[in-house]
Amino acid sequence: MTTERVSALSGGDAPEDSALGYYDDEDDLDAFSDGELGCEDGVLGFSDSLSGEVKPRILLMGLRRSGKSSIQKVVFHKMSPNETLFLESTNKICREDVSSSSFVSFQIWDFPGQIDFFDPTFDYEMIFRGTGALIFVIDSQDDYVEALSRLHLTVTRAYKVNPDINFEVFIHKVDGLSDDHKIEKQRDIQKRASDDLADAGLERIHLSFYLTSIYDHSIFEAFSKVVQKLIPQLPTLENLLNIFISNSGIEKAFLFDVVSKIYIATDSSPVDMQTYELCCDMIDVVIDISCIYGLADCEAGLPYDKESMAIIHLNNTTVMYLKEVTKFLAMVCFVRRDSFERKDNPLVSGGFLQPLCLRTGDESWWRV
Ligand SMILES: Nc1nc2c(ncn2[C@@H]2O[C@H](COP(=O)(O)OP(=O)(O)OP(=O)(O)O)[C@@H](O)[C@H]2O)c(=O)[nH]1
Repeated sequence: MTTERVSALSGGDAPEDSALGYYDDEDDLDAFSDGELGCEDGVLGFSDSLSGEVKPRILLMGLRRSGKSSIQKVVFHKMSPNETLFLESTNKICREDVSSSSFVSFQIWDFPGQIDFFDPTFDYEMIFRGTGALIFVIDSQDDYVEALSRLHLTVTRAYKVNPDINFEVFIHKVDGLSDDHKIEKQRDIQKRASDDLADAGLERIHLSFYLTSIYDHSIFEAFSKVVQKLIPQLPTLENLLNIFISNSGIEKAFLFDVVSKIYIATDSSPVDMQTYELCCDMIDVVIDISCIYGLADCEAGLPYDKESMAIIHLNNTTVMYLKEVTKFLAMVCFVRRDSFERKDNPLVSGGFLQPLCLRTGDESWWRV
């Protein structure tokens, strides 16, 4: 893989990002410099008041040591997986705001392992009422019988309070398993969980399953899918990306949140893990190089901006193209080299100097 260019090319008259209502607060950008997300961490007691809060809530639940806090730290705090070995057990609900863009704006609540639904000070009704997704983490390297009964109890309680919750099951720590073993575990866990629901007459509750590990990109991909389900504009975004690729000779396009490397939308062609990993690597390269070379001496902590873009030629005739869309979003595309070099390709024929603009249904503009 050769990095051709990571450079500053500013764009013509395209409308400003704010048209889509993205956060304009400069402070948010400190996220890049300190490795944090500009989030506000908080520890809640079970009975803390939550009035006035509007962001969708993602709950991380599961038995002790299943990996909940590690997932949150790796995905949203850039903690290296090895460092999670030293995380202390969570003994209160930890709440964190993730507000890197208007599409990726939610709260994550990390629960202590054993929450007691019968504890009168634990107002689970209030918690589930405002929840968009409940992620239940099961340690695949451990015996999961107890985890499955906890999953059943949690899901049935939550469903009673709020049937609109998306139930997401992370079969976690699969890094220790062979491919065959992974599939076998998934099948077994899926079957037992569905049987438990069927026995309780609750077949209508849908559980989605993901094989995850913090030691590879699977945790980012799974989180991407969880987050995408909470984005009301997703069908519009997918549609726009479909139109975009069909008019530009691009094979695959992703819209990424560069801070978390969650992809918030892609066109309707299938996503394979390798493609996703390449996108994450490219974002890392762009941010790393921008940190070193992209800032003037006097500037501090803004390694990603309107001028961020990069082209990487892979050694298999594919070209990767990254371009800033908003302060926190990047378009990452895969295009064949011959299409990329065609004179009429919008990415080439003045595309850098006169950015391609897409008009969205709500009359706002995207500059690509
Ligand atoms: N092999 C492997 N270990 C993991 C993975 N994710 C987390 N771990 C390890 O699992 C252990 C427990 O992780 P935590 O994140 O503290 O688990 P938790 O669910 O938050 O635990 P509580 O706070 O006690 O509820 C740590 O030693 C992590 O390093 C993974 O994907 N693979």
